[in-house]
Amino acid sequence: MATAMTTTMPRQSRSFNASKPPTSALPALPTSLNTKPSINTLRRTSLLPTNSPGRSLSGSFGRPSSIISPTSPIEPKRAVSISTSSFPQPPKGGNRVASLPPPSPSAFPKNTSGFPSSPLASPTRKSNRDSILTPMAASTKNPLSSRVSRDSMRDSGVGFLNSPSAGPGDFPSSPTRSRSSSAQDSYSTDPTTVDMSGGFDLDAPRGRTEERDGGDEKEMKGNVIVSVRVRPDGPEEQMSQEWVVDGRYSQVGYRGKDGGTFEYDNVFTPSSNNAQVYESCAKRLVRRVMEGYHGTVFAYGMTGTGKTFSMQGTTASPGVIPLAVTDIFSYIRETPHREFLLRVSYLEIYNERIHDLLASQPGATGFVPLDQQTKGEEIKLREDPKRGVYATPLKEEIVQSPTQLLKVIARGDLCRKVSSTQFNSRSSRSHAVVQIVVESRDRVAGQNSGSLAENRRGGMNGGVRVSTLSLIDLAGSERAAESKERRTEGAHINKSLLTLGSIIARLAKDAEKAKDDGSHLPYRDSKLTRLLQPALAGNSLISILCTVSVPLATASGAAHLTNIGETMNTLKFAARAKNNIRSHAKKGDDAINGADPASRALLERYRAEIAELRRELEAQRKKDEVDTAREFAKELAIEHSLMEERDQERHSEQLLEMQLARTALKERIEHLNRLIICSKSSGVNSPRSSMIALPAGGHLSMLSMRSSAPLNMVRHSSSSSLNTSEQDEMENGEFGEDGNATMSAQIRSLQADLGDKNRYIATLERRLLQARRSSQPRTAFDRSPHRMTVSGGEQVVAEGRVELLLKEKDDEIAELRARLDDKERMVSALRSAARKRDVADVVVRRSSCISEEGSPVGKRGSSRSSKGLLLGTMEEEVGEEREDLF
Ligand SMILES: Nc1ncnc2c1ncn2[C@@H]1O[C@H](COP(=O)(O)OP(=O)(O)OP(=O)(O)O)[C@@H](O)[C@H]1O
Repeated sequence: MATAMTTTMPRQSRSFNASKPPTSALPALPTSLNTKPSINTLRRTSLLPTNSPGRSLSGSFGRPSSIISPTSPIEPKRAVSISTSSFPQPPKGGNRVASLPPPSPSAFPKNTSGFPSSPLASPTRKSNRDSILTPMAASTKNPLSSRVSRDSMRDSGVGFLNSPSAGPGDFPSSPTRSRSSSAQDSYSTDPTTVDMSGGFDLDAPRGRTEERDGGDEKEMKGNVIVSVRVRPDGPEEQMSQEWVVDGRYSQVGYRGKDGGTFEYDNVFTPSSNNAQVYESCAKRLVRRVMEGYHGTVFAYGMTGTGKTFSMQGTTASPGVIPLAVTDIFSYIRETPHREFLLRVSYLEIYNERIHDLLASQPGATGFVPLDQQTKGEEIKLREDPKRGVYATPLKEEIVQSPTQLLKVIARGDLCRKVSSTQFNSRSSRSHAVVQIVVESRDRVAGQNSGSLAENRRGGMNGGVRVSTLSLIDLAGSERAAESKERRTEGAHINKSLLTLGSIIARLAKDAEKAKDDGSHLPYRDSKLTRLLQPALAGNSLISILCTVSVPLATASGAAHLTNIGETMNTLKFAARAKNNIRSHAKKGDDAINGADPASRALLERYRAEIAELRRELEAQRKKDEVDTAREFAKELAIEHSLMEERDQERHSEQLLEMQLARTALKERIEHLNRLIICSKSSGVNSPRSSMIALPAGGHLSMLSMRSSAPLNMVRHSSSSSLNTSEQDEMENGEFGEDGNATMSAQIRSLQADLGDKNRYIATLERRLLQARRSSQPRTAFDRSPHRMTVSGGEQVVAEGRVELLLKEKDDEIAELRARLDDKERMVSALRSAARKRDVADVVVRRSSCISEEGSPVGKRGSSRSSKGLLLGTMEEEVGEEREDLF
């Protein structure tokens, strides 16, 4: 199976067609041989009661008697090359364990193993386990050891994989602190690595000094978990009786030719489900990765044996990858004092080329036939002292939720090379590597409530911890292929798997040579081993899941032999891996702030970037505030100046109006004063005051022509209002002998009056012009968008006022012009009157001279009468002209 998650297209079980035997070489066998466990053990095993009512004892094929039959003792024909230390003898003592009833969870004290349990371990499960282990620990060969031997568990008759609590298809919900962490139960397989019950229990305190070295060795082995999963290859009843699969003792045995019995950390029977596999193989490792260790889980096995099924699973039974993803986020939820950044990459090694599955374009329909798949950019492997071996350039996606992470992986799955093989209609033709990089650091440095040691380990200096979880679904080995393409693929696959096998085989030897750095091992012979180098070299916790398929009883001939050979090879590979790989995985050092930017963790870089952006934002905000304040002040100033301008304009208008009014008043006063002068000078109190009198000297007593006031008004004006300038004029001889103003004085006065009027009109015109000029920009300004705050009504009123003012001024100017015309007419009338008077005076003077020469008396009388007559005529004329004027 090879497509994403196999959730959409679950496949049916299918039979092997092993008609063609394997052609390529098998991985090298380990050197030492041993036969373990004894058949007696297997016999005992078969008699053990199951914990699950109704389930078969072996839990494997439903017919335990057919598998491990007490009446048909199994005698392995050949010992398998597993060392004694690795696969210790099963406990002696017959069926003492078989008779043990399932223990009560409360019967024993908790956690007597002496190791701190995982913080996420279920108290219930833990208690259950410990309650079983405690009495058995007392019966172990090494009573000093506080650690619990796997034999104890075995004797207890409790095998996790057969636990009734986890039936097929169970899907554990998101793990929580209170959830079962029974995975650790399954890790215990080897009595020599007695701490295996706490596989990956890296924080356990060391034992006594003399035990330390041995303890380290055990710990390194404990960091490697090897499990075998047997897939159903048909109805369980039809399974070959030559095979023994015992989940509780974690054993797989073959009683046929070249057979043997193998023991691992976990053996999953065909009835085991994916949840159980995850719990035992990967759960704890995933947790350790979250704590800062590198972890690698890979599935190894022949094509069609269930590697992809175990890693990806189905909707009903999610595999290691989705369950790990769920656990990762559960851990994050449960660790509020730390912040995390997850990035995921997904690559495949196909025909010794690395492809970035996240950079590739999957087909729209999901499954993409091999020949239609586009190849992404080839990825190269590089080595860095700090990062180890890594692929580049590789797309990494930052993910924030399980759904997002699973979607990214599913997208990559769609791009995987998948095709039909002899044993698998949708066989993965590539090694697929999902890498989840976990970066974490304390949210607030120095505020962890944990112990000092924990704080130190947890990086309380605020640095970033980086760890990687690699989840690898290897391509299945295929011994025979029909098409050339399949053969090419198969050759590459087999070569890389063989390299992997041979490296693992040589690891033990190298480990014996102290301080061997493993640099001479052929890691570079394949991309797969090169990529796995850091893990195989011991920098990572490792969990290897080997999948095998046990043939049916009816199987025979070449297919049967092929299948047996493949299964045995896988079992041997698993055994070697368990024996040889030493992991000295250490929690990654926290990257200290301020490290080389290029090598800094993304979380650190992001944090730095966020801090930088925050600083920029703050600076920008401050600048914005200052700018806004400045802008506001500017606007205020503009507003203010506009208001001032408007006030000034209004003020100047008011001033103008006042000036005009004052000028008009002054004019009026002057005019009235002149009138008063005239009435006084015409002799208001004289008997002739009731008439317009001509002065005795013949001068016309004139009213001031600067007024249009009615004559009677003038006559009743008070003399007290005479102004000083006119008094001066009188005193300076501007007036005639009869006190009347001389004609020339009146003309001068009128001219002065005229000059005043002209100046006044000029002033008015100038003001009018100014008012027009200032009203235009103001109107434009009022209409500008900037001034939209002024309401339309105000604007109309303002415009109306200006119009009114202008009209008033225009009217005033017109009236003044009319008055000016009147004055001019008056002046010309007075001038003509003055001329006539002069003429009359001359005539009168001449006639009086003549009459004085003839008869002085009679002549004087007649001249007087003619003079009076002439004067009367003249006065009449002047009166007429006056009437014309007024
Ligand atoms: N434990 C199991 N229970 C039920 N079905 C299984 C189990 N293991 C495998 N299968 C089924 O067997 C078929 C082949 O499995 P899968 O594709 O996982 O094999 P594989 O090892 O990945 O093969 P390849 O190496 O060719 O990709 C699938 O249809 C899968 O559903």
